Amino acid sequence: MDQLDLFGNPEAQTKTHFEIQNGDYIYVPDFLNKKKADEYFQALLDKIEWKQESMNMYGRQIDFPRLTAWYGENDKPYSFSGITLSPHPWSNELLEIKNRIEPKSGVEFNSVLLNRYRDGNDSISWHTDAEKELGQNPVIASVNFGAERKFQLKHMETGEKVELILKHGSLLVMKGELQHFWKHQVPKTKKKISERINLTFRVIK
Ligand SMILES: O=C(O)CCC(=O)C(=O)O
Ligand SMILES: [Fe+2]
Repeated sequence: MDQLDLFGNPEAQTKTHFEIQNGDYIYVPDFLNKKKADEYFQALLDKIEWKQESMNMYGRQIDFPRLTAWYGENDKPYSFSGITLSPHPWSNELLEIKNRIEPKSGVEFNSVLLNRYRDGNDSISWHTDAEKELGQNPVIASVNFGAERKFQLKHMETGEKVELILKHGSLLVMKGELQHFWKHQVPKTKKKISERINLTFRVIK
């Protein structure tokens, strides 16, 4: 449905709020102007303490296909995919971005997970962001820098798919029941592409 709107409806350019079955999301392609987005991208590449995390699978350590970092004010450790992260304190850039996205998201975030996809071989596979610490109907705000990547949603009962291309400087807010009914992923691509950084702001209870 949203795909049809994008091509058939002249208002599509200004439409930012999308209601799908069992969830809704906001997508603002030009949330940050190019100059600001470039500045943040460079600062995040240079200053974030990126880590190669790995996970134990059948007795072997397997590297995640991306670099990660965890920042925020909450010192409760956060667990996902079998690893536990303790947050670094907010950096100036992260606080600035957080302040810019909160009015549009309608919540105050206390942490952010950062993912760095070095090339098309890096990815994140089907999952939900529905960990216990995030509570019922979590609001997750995702900010994107660098290379454009496909972001896919799949309804867990009907199999329906929605696909977005997340642009440099864009904001995606996932909300409502979405995390309880839809999985999402950023698939690998064979295209020769440069780096991408994604920030997902969250509220840890
Ligand atoms: O890179 C993205 O756009 C998504 C990242 C994500 O789903 C996550 O960190 O949970
Ligand atoms: Fe996610």
